[in-house]
This record gives sequence, C-alpha cells and structure tokens, in this order.
Amino acid sequence: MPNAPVEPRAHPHAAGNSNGLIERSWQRCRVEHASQLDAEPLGMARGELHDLLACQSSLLDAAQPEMEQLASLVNQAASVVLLADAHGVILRSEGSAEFLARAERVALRPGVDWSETHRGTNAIGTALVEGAPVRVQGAEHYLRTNRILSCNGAPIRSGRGELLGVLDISYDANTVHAYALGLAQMAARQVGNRLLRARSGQHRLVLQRNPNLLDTAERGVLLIEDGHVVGANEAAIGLLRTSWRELLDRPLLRFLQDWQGLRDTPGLMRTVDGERVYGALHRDGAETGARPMAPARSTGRATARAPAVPAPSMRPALPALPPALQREFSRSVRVLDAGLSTMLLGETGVGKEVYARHLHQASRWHHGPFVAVNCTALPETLIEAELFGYESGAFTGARRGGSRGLLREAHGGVLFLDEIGDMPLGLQARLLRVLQERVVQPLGAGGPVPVDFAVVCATHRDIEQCIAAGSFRADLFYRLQDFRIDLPPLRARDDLRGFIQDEFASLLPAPGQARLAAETLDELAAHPWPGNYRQLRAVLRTLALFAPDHGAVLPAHLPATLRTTAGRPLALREPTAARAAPRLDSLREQAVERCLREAGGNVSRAARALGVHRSTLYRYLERRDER
Ligand SMILES: Nc1ncnc2c1ncn2[C@@H]1O[C@H](COP(=O)(O)OP(=O)(O)OP(=O)(O)O)[C@@H](O)[C@H]1O
Repeated sequence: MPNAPVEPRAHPHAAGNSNGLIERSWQRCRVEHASQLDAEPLGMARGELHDLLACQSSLLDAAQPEMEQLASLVNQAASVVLLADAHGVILRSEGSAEFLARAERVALRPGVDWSETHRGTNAIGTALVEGAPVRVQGAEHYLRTNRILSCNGAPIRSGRGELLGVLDISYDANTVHAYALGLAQMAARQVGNRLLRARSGQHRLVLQRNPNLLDTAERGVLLIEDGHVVGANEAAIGLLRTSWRELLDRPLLRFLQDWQGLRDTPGLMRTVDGERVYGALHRDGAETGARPMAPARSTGRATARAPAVPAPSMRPALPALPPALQREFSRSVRVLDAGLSTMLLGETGVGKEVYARHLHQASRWHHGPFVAVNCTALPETLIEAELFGYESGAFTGARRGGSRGLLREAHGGVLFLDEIGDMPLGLQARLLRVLQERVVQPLGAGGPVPVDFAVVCATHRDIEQCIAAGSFRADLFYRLQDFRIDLPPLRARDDLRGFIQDEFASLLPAPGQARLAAETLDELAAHPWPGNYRQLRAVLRTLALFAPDHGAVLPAHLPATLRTTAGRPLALREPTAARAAPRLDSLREQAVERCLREAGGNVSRAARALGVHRSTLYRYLERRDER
C-alpha cells in the first residue's frame, strides 16, 4: 500500500505553520476524507483541461507575471511554481525541468486535483481549506507517496474575499528554502492586487501605515462606490483590522474617519480606533496600481510597467472559431470597440457564448470583466434585482448590505445577455433605458449610478418573429443589434470531418492513443447534430474515454441515438433542432441527477459514474445553479 498514511509525529508542524494547522489537516484526513483519498491521482483528459483553462483565463492571466518571475528565480533552486484553482486542480506548472520530472512521479502536474479531500494534507489543498498560507514538509504530507515533496502554498483572494486559487512553490523534501513561503505569499498577494485592479470602481483608495510603502505590493487597496466599500485587498483588511464580511458594502466612514478629504497625493487619516494611516484617493479609478513584480515581457526594459492583463497571445486558447465566423470577427471587434452592440443568433450549442468571450478578449474591453447573464434562468423579479442591484431591505429576502447588480459588475467590460429573446417585457423597458442613458437605478436606492460597458447578446429564437408576436420590443431589438452575426450550425461546416478528428484527438488522455475508423467518421460527419458543438463534444468525450488502446473506434461504439439504420441517421427522424435540443439538456440533467442520487450526493463518485472528472461535474453544477 504505497499510499497508506502513517501516524503523524508528535508535533508535525514545521516552521512557517502555527496553530496546529497540520494536525487539524491530518485529523480531517483520518475522519472526513478517509474514504475519498485517491489511491491513484485522477488527471483530466486534455480536452477537459483545455475547457478548464478557458474558464480560468482571468486567473491565469493575472498570475502570469508572477509565475514567470518566480519560475526564473526557483529554476536555479531545483523547484517548481504551481497555480491551482479554487478546487485544488493544478492549472499551470513552471520551473526546473529536473524537478518537474520528479514532480510528475507524484502527479504534481496540470489537470490533477490536489484538494485535501483527494490528496490528503498538502500545501495546495490544505491552504484552500484553511484559507491561509501553509508549508507542508516531507513527512507532514498525509499520503506516503507525497513525502518526497516540500510544498509552500498561499491562497489567492478576490476583492470580495473569495478564494480563487493557490500559488505554490515546491521542491525536494530534503531541501530547505526558508524564504519560499514568504515568496509564495507575496506573489499571491500581487495576483490578488492585479485582479482587483482589473475591476472598476468609482474611487480607489490606497493606504499604508508607512507612507513609503504606498506604492508597493504591501499597500492596502479599497474600491469605493457611493461611499461604500465594494472591494478590498488582503493588506487593506489587515490595516483596518477587519474582515471582508464586515467591510464589504458598508460605508467606509465606519472604518476611516476622514477619507473623503483625501487627494491623490499621500495624506494622513485615522482609523475608527484612532490609528494613523496614510492614504491617497484616486477618483474614477484614475490610479493605475502598484508596480508589478515582473518587468514587462519581451520589451527588455526593466523599468517598464507590465500590462495589468498580459498580452492576448498569452491567454489560454478558447475553442477556435469556425473559419466562416473568423471573417466577421474583426468587424465585430471594431463594433464593440466603438461602444456599439452585437447580437449573436444561432441554434443552441453553436458557440454563441464562446464567440462573445472571444470578442471580449480581442476588444478594448478586455481589461474589464466578462459578465454573462442568462435571461431565461431566473424568475422576473429576481432577474430585476440581479441585474439592477438593490439596497439593503429593498424587498423581502434582499441580502443585508444590498447588491451592486450585474450591470454595475460589468462596468468597464462586456455584458453578455444570453437568451435575450426570453427576457420579460417589463424588464426590456428598463434595460432599454439603461442602454440609452448609461445609468443604473438600483431598487430602493437614491440616485442613478453611471455605467459603461459593451453589450453582446444572444438568442436561439427567431427574434423577428418574437417582435411580430409582441413578446419582444422592436426598439430594444434595434438598440441591441447594431451588428448582427448569424452563427451557422455545426453540420454546415465545410471542414467537419477534419474538425471531428482534431476534436477527438484533443480529448484523448494521451496523444495518438486511438483513432476514429473511416466508417465511424462518415457516420459522425453525416449526423445533423441538433445540439451542435456541445452535443458533439459530449459524444466525442465518451468515445475518447472508452476508446480501445491504440485501436480504432468503430461504428458499433457509437451511442445508439447516433447509429444509422438503413443508411439514415436516426436523429434525422427526430423533431426539428430547436425542439430536440431541450431534450438533450434534460437527458443530461437526468443522468447527473441519477448518478448523484446513486452516489448519495458524493460528487466524486457521481463524476466517476458519469465518466467525467469531478471538477467538470462541479463546474456543471455551479453553472446549473447559476441558471
Ligand atoms: N468552435 C468551437 N469549437 C469547439 N467547441 C466549441 C466551439 N464553439 C463552441 N464549442 C463548445 O460547445 C459548447 C457550447 O458552446 P456555447 O455555450 O458557446 O454555445 P451557445 O450557442 O451559447 O449555447 P446555448 O444557446 O445553449 O447557450 C461549449 O462546451 C463550447 O466549448
């Protein structure tokens, strides 16, 4: 039993950890995780990892400068730098090739889940559980196989305090690098600061006890709107001796007495406890932020500032756009850059959201957020609150402290209104007003709040028919479709055979592990694919999972719904695409529900039964819950 845990030493925590953090983690491993610790670490297929990287592009972008700089530092010290997401799945690894090869032996590589639940006590998983920096040295790892490592993990937090991931520095267990935990912490803070800088706010207040530290990574940063705090970094939480929960959405005057008199040059303030702090107030987000640790990439000028978000070429790739859409793409970027709206039309699963994300990344709005709103998913009253925001107590069930609303969240970025054809009429009128006047009026609040964002919307409905039927306002339609793109269905692709082959290859656990037989490819290419890319990916993922090792996938391996009878694909006899698609969604939903039920709610076991990685299932459930 190579992975069997041994009893911890009497005092297993090393320098750098305190408060019995390692003992607590071992206790959780013994009591709560015992049945879930993986005998063999479970990695993601390449396609799944590709999807995950696309979802995590903001975090990856924000962490890129620190990853690069740390990698060049630790390379000499036979160490690696890792970035993991909030579930503990490693997204990227950089550093010493020699140690990366050793790390591979314990699956310390992208796509592998290092949550404490599955890999026992380790710096990534335990830092996520504890929400604090953690060093786990050699024998402190719960699983025996991992004891060849010494790991130092520091959590990365958003401006609202949520855990976004972990930055980790790992090396051989026999080596001691006392500085590594501090370095990981400093880098994680920088990543958090960069993410905060990408968010817009009316005002940005920087503060420090020592005025000489006001332009360093150690300064506190607060985002302020209408006198209320809407974002804060870890340093600000420390300086104000508070927590995100206490601070967010509260008037800043409760924490800093005289902040309103501040200017953009350093001045003195007092906290409510009477402590002196120095601060500077940058109105309308004018301040550009602390100097990043990394010099600007490839310019060779060490003094130049790195961009807040790395160059688009460094972003993990979204699925490539079909050739027919690439031609229109640069025109639609220009439309968005000019502040006009784009409407995307097409069947379910043709990639409307993917296209919108490409537009966001290529447009001048890419420094700001991409906020997706599914207009069908929420009841009318809730959409209204979610979109426009509300003040505390505006309606029964309203969150204490109120909500900024998604329209204000999208400020400075792209607002993606999915299934706009299903938006209730009452809301259409309010949305139109926002788009015309560029201000949002939160429910139960005083004054209007200015907003600036680009709008991309999408629907699978025949929107002109909706206008004729009176369910969609013509004036909103014209306001939303300054530019219109019809996304063709998958079956219309000229290069469908080649595309299917490439997609299948990308989903295999190892390159060239299997191939599609020519007849199988014929059948797949002849299928009408009513669920388009989404349906094709689901089918290919299953085929890749059960593909015979180094063999060919035959037509007999295709799911029954795809197999032909007398040369005709079964699906051709199905109802129209628009009617068939919801059935596919509900079938998937039913399969997920059944597996979750049979697994007694255990997501890992349900994911195994469904043949997908547990992170994929978690993401599916999160998306489903959001709808
Ligand atoms: N060009 C493409 N190549 C490969 N995969 C793609 C492509 N376009 C979309 N996909 C995949 O298809 C799935 C559905 O894409 P997306 O959500 O953008 O479709 P949609 O048109 O917005 O669907 P819906 O109308 O149901 O919301 C995603 O998993 C996405 O990764």
